[in-house]
Amino acid sequence: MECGRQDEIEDLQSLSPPTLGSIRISGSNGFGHNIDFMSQAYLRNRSSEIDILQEDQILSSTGGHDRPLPFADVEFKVKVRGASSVNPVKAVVSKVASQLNTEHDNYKQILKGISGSIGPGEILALMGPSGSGKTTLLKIIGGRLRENVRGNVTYNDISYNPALKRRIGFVTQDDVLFPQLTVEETLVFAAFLRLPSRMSKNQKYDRVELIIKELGLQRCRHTRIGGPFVKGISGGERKRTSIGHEILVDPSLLLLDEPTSGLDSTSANKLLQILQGLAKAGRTIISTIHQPSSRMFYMFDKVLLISEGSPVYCGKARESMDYFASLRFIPELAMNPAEFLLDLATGQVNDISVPEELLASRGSSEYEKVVIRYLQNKYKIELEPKEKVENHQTPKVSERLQIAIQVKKDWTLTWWEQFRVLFKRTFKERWRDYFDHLRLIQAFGVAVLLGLLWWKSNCTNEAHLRDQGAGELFGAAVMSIKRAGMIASLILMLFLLTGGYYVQHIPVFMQWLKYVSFMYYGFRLLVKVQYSGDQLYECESKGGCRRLQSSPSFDTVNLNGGLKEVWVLLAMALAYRLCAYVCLRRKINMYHL
Ligand SMILES: Nc1ncnc2c1ncn2[C@@H]1O[C@H](COP(=O)(O)OP(=O)(O)OP(=O)(O)O)[C@@H](O)[C@H]1O
Repeated sequence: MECGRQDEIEDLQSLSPPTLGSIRISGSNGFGHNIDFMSQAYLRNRSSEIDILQEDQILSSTGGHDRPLPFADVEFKVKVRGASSVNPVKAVVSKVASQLNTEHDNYKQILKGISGSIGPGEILALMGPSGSGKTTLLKIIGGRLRENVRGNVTYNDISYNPALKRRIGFVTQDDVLFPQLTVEETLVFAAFLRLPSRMSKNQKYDRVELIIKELGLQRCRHTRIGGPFVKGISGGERKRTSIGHEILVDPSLLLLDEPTSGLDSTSANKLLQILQGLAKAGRTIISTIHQPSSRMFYMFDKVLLISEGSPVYCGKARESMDYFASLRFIPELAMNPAEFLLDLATGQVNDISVPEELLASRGSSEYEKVVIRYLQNKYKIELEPKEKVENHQTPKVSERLQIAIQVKKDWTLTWWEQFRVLFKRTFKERWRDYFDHLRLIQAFGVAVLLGLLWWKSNCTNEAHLRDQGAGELFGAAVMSIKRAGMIASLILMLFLLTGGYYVQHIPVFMQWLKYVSFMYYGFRLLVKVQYSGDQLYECESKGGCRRLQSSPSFDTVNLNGGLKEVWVLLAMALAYRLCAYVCLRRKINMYHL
């Protein structure tokens, strides 16, 4: 793939002339977003955009307009292990009870009935203190969390199903990008993987170009993403690249988990402006956010404030202060509205005047809890009924549109095409990683060390022969570092023990292990490379020289040949990767990813 070639990308731009006044935006969304409400300026901005999926035509013919995305009474609980009792008898009883799956099972309620809605073209901010359940709600809305979830989330009157997956973009808190690829390469590879095969190569490059411009990534397009050990783009640019990765396929619903965390206020502000632009194109955007500045706070259309898993406010951001003022919660100092809302959600109302009903419990240890309960109850009385009525009043979506949205599209690329793109991407990434100068120095160091261990290896007597395995052992130890983790280290230990160095005569019931152990074959190959069966040793002894093959050290290894081991190791490299692939596929099917 010719990624990273700026000149080619720029040339390609001229191939798709702007279509001023185009009505639909790249229309891949299944929520059928229209752009009637888009400003002419924005239209001009996106004039070179390409229609991604023909399904839009079906959607437009149904007169499909986007509907608000309502979620009602969302609850989520997780099973928790009961606190271990000091009384051992009680502990055993509770353990047995939980194993029998009786009502003794403990559940922790994370979300306790959250309702709300968000319309196309709007940005909803999920706010609340740490641990209040923002990310959990975001995952539920994005269909990423479905077990132990109650309540309804509907997308154009349809519950979540895997067909909707491609219409939802999810930008996670920790960006999942390849450190060795540049910004442009990241987007180009994503475009080639995720955009439909009927789009030409040029159109895909064109789309990447558009995203780069839209997200202001021109300056860093040729810079590597970077990571802990690789210098790369800034935090804001990284976030924008992640967003670009998601909006390549033009999802109607874009979910972001803490997109501004770790950014300075200017970068955070810029990011929000970009999100506003994306929303104006008809997308629905939901984002969790910790503590936005006042300016950023008012850039959100709606706010859902969560405290201990329950909502305390849901409505327009601009009306939030008035709502709390109507409850007689008024800041005594000039305060950032976001800070004010977070203080309320944590029950810390030191600089806030409170309603008279709460004055009596002021100073008590339970005061914060009392404030939170009060706000939660007020929400139930004042806001929840209105929210539910609004949700019910949303006009129903036509049946044709519902069917069009639910049609599960096949993968846009064939298996082979996907393999080719992934292979190129991995090759590029690995190549740069392995040829990084630090890596080269490390590999050179290890090679020298191993070489020294085996250098001028002496095989004049039996005792010397036993020592030669140290080099192999060292290599094995280095290999296992990356494969850290409990199961991995257990398996490696078994492979090491059955590999032939420590134990030559393995018990019969464990003997099969050596046939799946790459260490077993690796060790044999190294021994064969180092020694020859016809080599002589102990020539000074009474009986005269003996062939190395006759040594008890090599009674389980035939020192001649070695091709078999090479083939087996190659087959293993392939088979283990194949197994990993099968496992991943099973996981994807299991979790309907
Ligand atoms: N699978 C789980 N098992 C146990 N507890 C969980 C699980 N998922 C979430 N929680 C708990 O639910 C609560 C809410 O978590 P969540 O990540 O949604 O919070 P948050 O509001 O996004 O926090 P932050 O702002 O710190 O990211 C936390 O107390 C968390 O420990």
